[in-house]
Amino acid sequence: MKRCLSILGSTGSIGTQTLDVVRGLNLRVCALAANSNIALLEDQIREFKPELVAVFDIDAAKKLKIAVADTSVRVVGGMEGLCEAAAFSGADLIVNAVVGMVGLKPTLAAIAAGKDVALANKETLVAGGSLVMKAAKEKFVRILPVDSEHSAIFQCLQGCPEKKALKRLLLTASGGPFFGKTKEELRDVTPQQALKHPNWNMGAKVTIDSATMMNKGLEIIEASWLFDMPASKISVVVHRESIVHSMIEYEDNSVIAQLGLPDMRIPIQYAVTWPQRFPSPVGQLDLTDYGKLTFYKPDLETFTCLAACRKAIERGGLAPAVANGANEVAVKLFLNRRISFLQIGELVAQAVENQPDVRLVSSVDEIENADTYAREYVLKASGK
Ligand SMILES: NC(=O)C1=CN([C@@H]2O[C@H](COP(=O)(O)OP(=O)(O)OC[C@H]3O[C@@H](n4cnc5c(N)ncnc54)[C@H](OP(=O)(O)O)[C@@H]3O)[C@@H](O)[C@H]2O)C=CC1
Ligand SMILES: CC(=O)[C@@H](O)[C@H](O)COP(=O)(O)O
Ligand SMILES: [Mn+2]
Repeated sequence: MKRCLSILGSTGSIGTQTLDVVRGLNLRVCALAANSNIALLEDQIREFKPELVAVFDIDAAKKLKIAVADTSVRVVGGMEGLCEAAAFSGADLIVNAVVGMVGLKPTLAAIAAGKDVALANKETLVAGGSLVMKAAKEKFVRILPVDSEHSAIFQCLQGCPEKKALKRLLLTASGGPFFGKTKEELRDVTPQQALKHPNWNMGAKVTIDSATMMNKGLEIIEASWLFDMPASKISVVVHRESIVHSMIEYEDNSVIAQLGLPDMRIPIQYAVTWPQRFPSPVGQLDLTDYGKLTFYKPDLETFTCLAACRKAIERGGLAPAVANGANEVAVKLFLNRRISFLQIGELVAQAVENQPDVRLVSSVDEIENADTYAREYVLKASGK
């Protein structure tokens, strides 16, 4: 019997590429979920015939129910519906590709149901890493990384017999569209300019995160939870071509890297089929097409989000949830042209600096409260 997937965020960049992988491997889809794009969900229902579809937006869920009344699919709505799709009994694997920390509760629901999770939704680990990793351990559930850097490290680690021989993780960063620019040059950049990623075609939020390098800050925190490494042992190296997806360094200074074309269908497929590998639709990497690969130190003075995320993980507790919540709302404000590009980093840093100091995280409510604090802080501090 072919494996059956439940795909949360099926209408997005990762979600649609996951469905491409499903087509290629001839897998089954038993549940889908999205926020409100019911036109695309309807197409997906007709093609993949899932048993359950969750739509976060309740009104959109009602409309979809009517539109697909001629099929046997069951349509559910809201966070409850999302969690039902995440815990769907017929699913062998849950792919969490929603954007934002709204993915936390569904991730915990999947784990509680004993389902392995292929995780693209990095905000889940940033905001709730301690709860997620603890729950996964207790339930013997695997969190399989989809994020390209984390998949690269996961792939490099397949041959690592001894964790204690591991010295450092090296996350590569493209540097985004504004690599080499000064703060002065970034003062008036527009969302349109920030949305032009040099190598990857992704959703708007993660693309802006790449431009501010908040993405790399979030990924340090994500890697720290996934691989149980302190942030002090996770370095960032700017690699403009996005061919080396990340590296690990051993005690003897030997470095292992994973390379490939910048196409998310490789890490998605690996998470879905691990520990097996199959042919993929992604082209072969020919290094002679590139000639040279370049590596630089990140500019921490200009891209202030990186330092803010390091500070947040050093503080621990709820600080990463605050950094994430502040960033989520700041990115929305920037995309709506209500704050400037540089304000994103300033507001994230201020929210982390001014947060109430909570060191231990024991519940989802605490994380949600920290998230709410961060969102309100940003709205107030930016006068919106
Ligand atoms: N795109 C990429 O290449 C990469 C993405 N990631 C991470 O993967 C995640 C998804 O990114 P990406 O695919 O680019 O994002 P997109 O914006 O392209 O897609 C987001 C998806 O999440 C759904 N969604 C949003 N809010 C909700 C909600 N409240 N309830 C249910 N579904 C919701 C959207 O539904 P709708 O369409 O209805 O709004 C859509 O399906 C992010 O965490 C990102 O950081 C990581 C590495 C690479
Ligand atoms: C494809 C992927 O994993 C993204 O997270 C990507 O890494 C973004 O590029 P940056 O390296 O510019 O943040
Ligand atoms: Mn990434």
